[in-house]
Amino acid sequence: MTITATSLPTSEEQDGTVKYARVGSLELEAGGFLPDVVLAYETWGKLNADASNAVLVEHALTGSTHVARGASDEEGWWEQLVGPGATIDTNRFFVISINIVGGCYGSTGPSSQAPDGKPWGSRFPLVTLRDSTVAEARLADALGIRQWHAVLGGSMGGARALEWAVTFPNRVERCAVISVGAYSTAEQIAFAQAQTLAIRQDPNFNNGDYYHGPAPETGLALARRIAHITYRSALELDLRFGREAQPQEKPLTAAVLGERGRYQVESYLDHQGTKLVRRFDANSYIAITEALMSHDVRRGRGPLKEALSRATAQFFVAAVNSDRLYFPAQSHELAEALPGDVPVHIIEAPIGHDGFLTEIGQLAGQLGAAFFAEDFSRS
Ligand SMILES: CC(=O)SCCNC(=O)CCNC(=O)[C@H](O)C(C)(C)COP(=O)(O)OP(=O)(O)OC[C@H]1O[C@@H](n2cnc3c(N)ncnc32)[C@H](O)[C@@H]1OP(=O)(O)O
Ligand SMILES: N[C@@H](CCO)C(=O)O
Repeated sequence: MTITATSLPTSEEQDGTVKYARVGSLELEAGGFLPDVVLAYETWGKLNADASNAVLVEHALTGSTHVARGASDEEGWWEQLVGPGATIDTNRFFVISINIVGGCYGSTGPSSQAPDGKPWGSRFPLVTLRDSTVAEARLADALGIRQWHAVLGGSMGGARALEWAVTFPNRVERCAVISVGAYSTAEQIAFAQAQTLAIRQDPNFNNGDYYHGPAPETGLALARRIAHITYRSALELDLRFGREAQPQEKPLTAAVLGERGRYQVESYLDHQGTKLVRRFDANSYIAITEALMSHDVRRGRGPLKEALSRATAQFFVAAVNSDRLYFPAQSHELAEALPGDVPVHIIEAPIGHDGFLTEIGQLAGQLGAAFFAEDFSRS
């Protein structure tokens, strides 16, 4: 199989810009295959001569490859960790972030063209996180990266990182699994199902073949609302919004129920829904959500300890203390089952699950000391 990266990074002038690689056809865990898979990725810094300074940062559910600024000044989603002089110092490390297969930030997904020239739409297959890892390994091959100095991510990004460490033990020296457990629990699958159903029940969904008509925006926005509630803690919502009415709206005085004004928290969730609709494809939302439902590092590998015993990486496990989606207890379960003595680092923040994005600076010191200290520099 020939693997081609259409614009292999050659200079730091391309930092933080999207590049594309064709990684061939992907045989899928759930059956069938996805032909001619394209991966979109961004890089920062320079790969050193022996390719020993490469770091893979995996994005979360609706994240993109844009981890940090680069040629464009657009803010990245983990700037607190990645950049010149930051914890993952791009003057020393070559950082790459890859859009997951099924996504809508450049990699092959349901809105991409199938071989017949039409969008995949309803025909897009189930691509598990493990399948995506296999595709990403091909991109690593094409870039000349045999082993990652580190692979890390939060939430679904953490699940992707863990899958890398277990699927390709010899290719991952260090692995940080943040705000996610070893598998999706029944409750996480349950929340996910409500979200995918919200999209599927939108009259515009058309079984996923909506690209020539109106998109199922109402369903996608509802899915985001459901998800966003799980990303924030009850305390955060209370402290921020309490029972306040949205300015100029009166939740308690409508003559007709349909005309009721909104509480602030309702308006906030409406806004979160609208914001996602502007930047995300509904089919991709389903594809990636179902990939995350598939997350189970044990599948086909025996009980948890046995499954994890394949991994040879040094691990860094972290959780947000107020996370009510990926409970810290799941991070403890993972850490206890990993080989060696792995502590769980705690982000102390009332925000909930999204703390892995907004409060990651709290962990910069521990993560830096564990994985990215000066003596690791090999230019
Ligand atoms: C284009 C791309 O590439 S995007 C890819 C990057 N995104 C990702 O990687 C996904 C991960 N990121 C996220 O999920 C989010 O950005 C987070 C978690 C980091 C932060 O979430 P935010 O939505 O920015 O934070 P927050 O909860 O404070 O919400 C702020 C927004 O709510 C709005 N808001 C606050 N109160 C209200 C209210 N009562 N009514 C309506 N809107 C409200 C604010 O005006 C603000 O709007 P804005 O984002 O349009 O400026
Ligand atoms: N807010 C994050 C949370 C997912 O874990 C996202 O949208 O990707």
